[in-house]
Amino acid sequence: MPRSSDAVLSQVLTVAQMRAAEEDLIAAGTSVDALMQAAGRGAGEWVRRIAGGGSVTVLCGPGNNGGDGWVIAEYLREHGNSVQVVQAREPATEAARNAKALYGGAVVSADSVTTRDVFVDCLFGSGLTRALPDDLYDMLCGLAGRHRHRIAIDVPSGIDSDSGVALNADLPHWTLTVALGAWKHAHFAMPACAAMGATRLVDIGVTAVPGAARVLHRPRIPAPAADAHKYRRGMLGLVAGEMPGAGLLSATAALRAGAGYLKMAAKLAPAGVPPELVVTTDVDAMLADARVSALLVGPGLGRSDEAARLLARTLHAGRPTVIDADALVLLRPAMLTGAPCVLTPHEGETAALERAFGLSGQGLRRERAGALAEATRAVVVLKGPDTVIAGPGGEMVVSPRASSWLSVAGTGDVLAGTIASRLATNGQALRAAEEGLWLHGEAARLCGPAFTAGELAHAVQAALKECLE
Ligand SMILES: NC(=O)C1=CN([C@@H]2O[C@H](COP(=O)(O)OP(=O)(O)OC[C@H]3O[C@@H](n4cnc5c(N)ncnc54)[C@H](O)[C@@H]3O)[C@@H](O)[C@H]2O)[C@@H](O)CC1
Ligand SMILES: [K+]
Repeated sequence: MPRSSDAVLSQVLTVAQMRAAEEDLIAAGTSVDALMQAAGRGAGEWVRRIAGGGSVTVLCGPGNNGGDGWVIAEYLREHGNSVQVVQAREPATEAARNAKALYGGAVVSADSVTTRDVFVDCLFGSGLTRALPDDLYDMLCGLAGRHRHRIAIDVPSGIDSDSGVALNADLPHWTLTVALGAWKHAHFAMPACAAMGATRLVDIGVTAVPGAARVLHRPRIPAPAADAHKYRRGMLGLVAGEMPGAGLLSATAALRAGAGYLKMAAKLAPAGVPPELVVTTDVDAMLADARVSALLVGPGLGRSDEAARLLARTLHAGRPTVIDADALVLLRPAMLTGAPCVLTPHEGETAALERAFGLSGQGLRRERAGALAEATRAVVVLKGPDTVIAGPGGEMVVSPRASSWLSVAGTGDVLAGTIASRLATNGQALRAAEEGLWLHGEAARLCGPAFTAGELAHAVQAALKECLE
């Protein structure tokens, strides 16, 4: 893989993977000191952009994160900023000691620091394994509170890098978090990601790590071919249940996410069906229609025995299918045929699926999504403020934080419709899940505050426009 490709810079690493990647670079001839210089100077440039000509305080801890801090401080000093270092602990690594020796500026006590412009947290990074002791916690929070802007280097102190769990209560909120070398899971996991402010990545030459997770990015979606035909563009069949109105939101989004033809099978046609949506009462005919390239089942399905039978019939058709909402609660292992499927559970539906598929439900969200994907052989989109996508082959995609205004009724129906539309178009479950999730997040961003699910569904079209090749 070419080193500079987007794929390398979008990988998300565990602490163990990051250490292995650094060891590869060192084995290839780079020194730890050179990596620290590259990381610290790259981060220093971000600090300079925030600080302008302003004053900066850098808090340095004992490990290599502290070492980065000494490099950042020297970089700022060289560039004319008023900079001072608070040394929380003596450097305990050789690289950190070397970085400190190269710093020619002021070192002050935490108590002496008055209000300044920018605080830089280099107390601990990815090496933190336990809660901050009281003296360091007080120092971190006290200093953070006395600065106008707060920048965390690599991982904010007090955060577990692999999980995003806060090891101390009431940690500071950051203006900016600068990841070094590669993204870490904490940058995308709650609660840590909510307090990180903007996030930026400094490239230090890390290469591709096999099996690494990656960040969801804007997909490239082709416009229909010159000779496109409505069926070949993707025909989506929506299986409506006891409350067919819920499926209308999915349909509204699906009509704007690229599929060429939408048909809804419902016992009773709901009110307010847009003229573009074809409604049939003959679900078996729709399921047997060879032109249907994907199905969506779940929104408004209900949880009755009849709904369970309808779900089983739908899955028996063996088409690529998005399974959402009530269908996730009714799903049983015997219903799956091996056709490409996308499951879109939130937390409660995930717990129901774990029970149905004999899983423990233990572990981090991404681990639970991975276990569910393996057990179902489906792509799992585990929804929440930190949505993750897991594929049956061990693929893992984490999503940057989306608008918190998405926490409104009906947005799940919109997501399912968007993914289903992409599945009808490209037939690939993982790709459809990624494209649909990105379009959904971008549609929310475009809507701004306090939108309705219907407005979100309409905005999917504007999001799609940004993806066209
Ligand atoms: N290794 C490398 O090649 C590079 C490392 N980099 C930096 O190095 C960081 C990781 O360095 P380290 O592994 O030294 O980790 P940290 O700098 O996070 O510090 C870990 C050290 O603190 C101790 N420690 C952990 N939790 C503690 C606690 N609660 N109270 C007191 N002491 C505690 C550990 O025993 C360890 O000695 C990254 O976050 C990044 O900032 C970058 O400079 C890029 C290059
Ligand atoms: K830090």
